Formats: sequence, structure tokens, C-alpha cells
Amino acid sequence: MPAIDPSHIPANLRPVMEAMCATGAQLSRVIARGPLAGKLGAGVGENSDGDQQKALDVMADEMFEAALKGTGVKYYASEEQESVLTLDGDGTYALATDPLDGSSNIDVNVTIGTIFSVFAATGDAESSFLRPASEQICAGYIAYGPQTLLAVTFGAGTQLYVLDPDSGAFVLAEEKMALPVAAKEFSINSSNRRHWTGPVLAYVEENEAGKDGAKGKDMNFRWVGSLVAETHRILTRGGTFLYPSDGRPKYENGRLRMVYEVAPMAFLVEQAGGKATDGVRPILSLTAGELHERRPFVFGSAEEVDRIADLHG
Ligand SMILES: O=P(O)(O)OC[C@H]1O[C@](O)(COP(=O)(O)O)[C@@H](O)[C@@H]1O
Ligand SMILES: [Mg+2]
Ligand SMILES: [Mg+2]
Repeated sequence: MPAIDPSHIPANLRPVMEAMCATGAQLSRVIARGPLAGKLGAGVGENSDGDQQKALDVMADEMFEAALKGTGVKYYASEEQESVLTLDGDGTYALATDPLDGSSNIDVNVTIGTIFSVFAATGDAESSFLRPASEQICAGYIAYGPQTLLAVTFGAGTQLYVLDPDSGAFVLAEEKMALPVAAKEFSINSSNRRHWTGPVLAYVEENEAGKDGAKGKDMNFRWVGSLVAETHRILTRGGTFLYPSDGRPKYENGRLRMVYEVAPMAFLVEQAGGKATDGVRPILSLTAGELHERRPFVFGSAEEVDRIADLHG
């Protein structure tokens, strides 16, 4: 039994998607067992970026790396590894992943996820990933929440699959997700307010003023702390997300990584009719200069993302 309904997946990417989904399903069973599966949220070290690694970060990375061998993935880049690994010497793809997104939520039973991005393997290992984000041929996330689901794009819309716990397979639920143009919600880590730049503060103040201000409508606020959960909510019912640069040391480019988080989410959002920028420039027009670099990230409903760009003007 295949781990995903292959009918809407390009034939050459089916082995990769099959490996991602079989591993995602396996991981969802580990996550569902929580403390019965061990100390999944325990600190076990640091990654090359200086982020604390949790046991589940490392486990997820090892599982995806092992599963992708033999699927045509030549280069494997992971948030949890310092440099690119070569999996299949004769493979044709370069796959980047944040194997476990939202690590701070592992121990609190809140949605966490896996993010991935695929380029054609060209040139050497690193340069396969240091390319314009518009050259991605596939991007997706798996969300481990009340449902385990997969949102994926191959450049012709964003598809949604749900893991059927009875069959163990991801089943197509929506052929084309449509991100609403207008928003009623926004998301930003407000504890960083005192470090924000003027345009970010102006946007948040406009939302807080709601009906009584220039915006003329009330906006609700949400912050989960898992990019995957935030993206899924916004893809489903609209909204905006901001992780901007701020004045804290090491946050001059925000927190999120271009290759593992920002580029794939931007591709998924744009394919669903939303917009994704660094505040001003479309993410898909940008190229990562380094594997682990961070980028300010703004995405969501087109009207709001345009408004944020205007405030920067
Ligand atoms: O600590 P903050 O500011 O709430 O940041 C939350 C952000 O950090 C992340 O958890 C980073 O991802 P990782 O868990 O993969 O390091 C995002 O999922 C989330 O949007
Ligand atoms: Mg992450
Ligand atoms: Mg992670």
C-alpha cells in the first residue's frame, strides 16, 4: 500500500514523496505516543546554528535521511546538520528540510511539523540550494496535529492531503488550496515589540486600533510558535504572519531560515494565491547566500502583505 495517493504527483517525484510520507506517518505515531515514546523534548546538544537540539529534532532528521536514500535525492541539506550530505551519487534532486519545526512545542502537545523543499541537483552540493527560491520544483510541510496532514506544491497549485489513520496513507483532501485575499488575523511574536522597526510597529498598531483606526476593521491575534501550524491556519482561512528583523543581537535577519523554512513556505503560499516577502521583496525572487542563513519573513493574505510593503516604502 503506497504511503500517498500518487495520482496528483509528478511521476519522477513519486519515490521522494513516498519516502517523505512514509516517514511522516511513522513520525506521527511516535509524536502521538508522546512521553510513552521517551523524552522527545529533552535537550541533546546544539546544531551548527547554535540552536538547542531536542531528541525529536535529531530522531526526525535521522529518519528522513535514511528514508530518502535510493529515491533519487543526490543532496540532502538539513537544519540539523552543518553541511550537505550526498545520498544517491547518481540522483537528480537536492532536498532541504527542517525535519522538526516548532521544537518548543514538542512537550506541550501542540502542532509541530516537517518542512521540505526540492531543487534539481546542479553543480556542487551547496550551490544546488543557493539558487533563486523560484527554482524550487516542489515544497511541502507535514503537520502533526489533531490531523496529520501534508500540504505540497509542484508548481501547479497547493494540494492538501490528510493521513488516514486507518489505512496509514495520505489521501487527497483538496486539489487546490485558496488563501483568502483579505485577513481577519495576524501573527507576530509581540514579546519583541520593543525591538521592532518602525514599519512593523506601525502595522501592528494599525491592527490593534481595528475598527477605530485607519484599517476600519478589527483584527484578531494568534501566535502558536510553530511555523507549520501558523502557515496551515493562514492557508486555510487567511491572515498574516511576520517574523521580521529586529534589534536583538543575531536577529538582524529575523529568526527563520531561508533554505529550510522561508523559501518552501513562500512557494506553498504563492501557489495558493497568497504573497510572501521579506517585508518588501518577494521571497521567490531571492537567493540564499549561505545554507543556514536567516531571512525576515512576511506572508499571508495578499492585501495585508501589500500593506506591509507600503509601510516599508
Ligand atoms: O521563539 P519564537 O520567537 O516564538 O519563534 C517561533 C518560531 O521559531 C520556530 O520554532 C523555529 O523552528 P525550529 O523549531 O525548527 O527551530 C518556528 O516554527 C516559529 O515560527
Ligand atoms: Mg523550524
Ligand atoms: Mg527545526
